[in-house]
Amino acid sequence: MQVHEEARLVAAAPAEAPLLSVRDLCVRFGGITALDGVSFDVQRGQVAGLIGPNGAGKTTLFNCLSRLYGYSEGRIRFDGQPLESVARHQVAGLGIGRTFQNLALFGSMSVLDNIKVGRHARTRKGFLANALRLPGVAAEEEDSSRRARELVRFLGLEPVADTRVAELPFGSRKRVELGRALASEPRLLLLDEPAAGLNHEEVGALGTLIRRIRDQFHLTVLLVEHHMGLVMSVSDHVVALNFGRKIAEGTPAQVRAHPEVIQAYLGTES
Ligand SMILES: Nc1ncnc2c1ncn2[C@@H]1O[C@H](COP(=O)(O)OP(=O)(O)OP(=O)(O)O)[C@@H](O)[C@H]1O
Repeated sequence: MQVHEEARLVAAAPAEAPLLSVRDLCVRFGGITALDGVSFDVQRGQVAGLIGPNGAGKTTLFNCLSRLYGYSEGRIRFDGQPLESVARHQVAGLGIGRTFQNLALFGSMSVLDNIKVGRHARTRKGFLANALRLPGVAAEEEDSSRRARELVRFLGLEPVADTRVAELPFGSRKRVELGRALASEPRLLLLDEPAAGLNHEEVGALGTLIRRIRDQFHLTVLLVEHHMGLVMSVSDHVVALNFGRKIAEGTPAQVRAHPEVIQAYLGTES
């Protein structure tokens, strides 16, 4: 290989491999193609937004990343590791945390206990060790409580730490879910429509919070969101889907101005 060609290849190589790499992903449900050859990368430390009209395939993609859905074609690599080799119950331990479109909290449990549930991916002692109170269990439990309390404070939930989640207003419950996802110490945080159901003020605060989370916990965020104002203000990179295909990606400004994106949203609220 000629020296100048080598130099060109080195210059073209990214400084660091992407944290998440999705290639040619296809998912079919009977006759419906929910994802049709979707490829994109999420770089480390990015807030990446995934947008698209209803039925575009966003949640399906999230479900593939959480291993809730299998895929017929394509591959996903997380930090270089093929996700296909990871069982569903190992996803959180690998470093992928998520929140759900419809909150998945334990209403009768306190805020603190809900957040502590998220720690299980980081605890090493099994059910038997816990039942028998073997050495190390108490220390691990203490560590989980301390970390959960730190998150409660970080999320401004201290005044309601011991309140049952069912008694909280919707916006606070969404924060609890965020806390539970953060408790697993993810390297990639998947947020499924975090702004849904929030009022204008809460959405503004959420944008600031997402960036604070990224900076403070040094993680990468992939966000599915219909609230265009939030996605465009908080994301470094945006991927747009429509009918299961990627129609655009780039900076928020590039995606917002893309003709296919404008066409996809024509007549829908944006
Ligand atoms: N479990 C399933 N079984 C059958 N079809 C499904 C299933 N999940 C999704 N689909 C279909 O796949 C397509 C993509 O749906 P998906 O929920 O991923 O879209 P979305 O972009 O998340 O939409 P929304 O913004 O409304 O949540 C839709 O046509 C949907 O009906």
